[in-house]
Amino acid sequence: MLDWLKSGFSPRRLLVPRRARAGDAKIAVQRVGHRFGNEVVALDNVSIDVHQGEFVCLLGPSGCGKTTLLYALAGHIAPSGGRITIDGQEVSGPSPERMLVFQEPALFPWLSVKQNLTFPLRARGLSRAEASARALEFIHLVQLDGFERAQPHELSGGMRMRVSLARALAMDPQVLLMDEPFGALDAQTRDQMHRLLQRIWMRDQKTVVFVTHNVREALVLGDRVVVMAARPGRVIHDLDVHIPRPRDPDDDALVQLSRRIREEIGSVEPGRRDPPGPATPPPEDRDDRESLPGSDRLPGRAPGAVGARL
Ligand SMILES: Nc1ncnc2c1ncn2[C@@H]1O[C@H](COP(=O)(O)OP(=O)(O)OP(=O)(O)O)[C@@H](O)[C@H]1O
Repeated sequence: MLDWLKSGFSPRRLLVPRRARAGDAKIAVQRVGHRFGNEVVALDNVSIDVHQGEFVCLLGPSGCGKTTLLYALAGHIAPSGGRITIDGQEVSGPSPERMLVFQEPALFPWLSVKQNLTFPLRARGLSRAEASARALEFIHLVQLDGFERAQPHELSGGMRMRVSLARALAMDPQVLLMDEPFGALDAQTRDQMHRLLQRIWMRDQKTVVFVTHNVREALVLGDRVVVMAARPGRVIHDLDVHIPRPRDPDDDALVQLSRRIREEIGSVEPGRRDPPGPATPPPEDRDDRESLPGSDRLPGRAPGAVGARL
């Protein structure tokens, strides 16, 4: 337990230990473990319930198994142990009901913005007119009106991410799985994406599982923050966030909470790295002070790249 939640720290009621919810969970992760080969225990006995419409942030340092868990939810990884169900059905492979959004928006470079949205909609059986109308609706939702005919290379990183988000949302998945989607964006664009995603989530109340190692991002977006630790990857805290929405990342209480979480988790995190080698200065617009210790995710780094250093 985070001790200061029980102490006199004033914003403590904004972050409370998870209270059990009535009703069946939409996503039930039950005692899930996963090994890569004989050496790496990526997940150890992880159990989490996610209810319909919850926005859950999986927060933890690099290598704690966030991405492994997300891919298991997506059905891209079959866990070595335990069980994952969605609406009571065991996850046994990928499904269009579970859309993954990555840090690098995987857009078709030869298609326009609108075609990037209509292509998968047509593949799902929508008529040309239906796909077109739906694409335009979601392009509007992510505020890209006027860019329908633009190609991905003509867009900024933030705009490409908005296309990727629109494409995922247009498919109307039951669950949105997001793997550090804003990790490669500059701070200002990331704040814009946070506002946009909050607005969309407040409108649609999709069930979202969002992976991040950025504490402030987790507090800005999450209804709930599940904190994980590494070696082996496991859940160490499950917290409900009661900060009213829309949330301001510069809100005093949020900033204080963020600092307290970083301090506390930094002091207990057994996966914390030994002193790093020569540091590569982060780009000025990335505030790495918001991240947990050991979080050295770089844009585009593939999951698993940490293993070699364990
Ligand atoms: N394909 C793989 N083969 C071997 N080991 C892997 C593989 N993928 C992940 N791992 C290892 O499993 C552990 C968990 O990795 P994972 O990518 O899930 O962590 P993470 O918390 O998402 O980290 P990051 O924030 O850096 O992406 C790490 O030790 C990682 O090196």
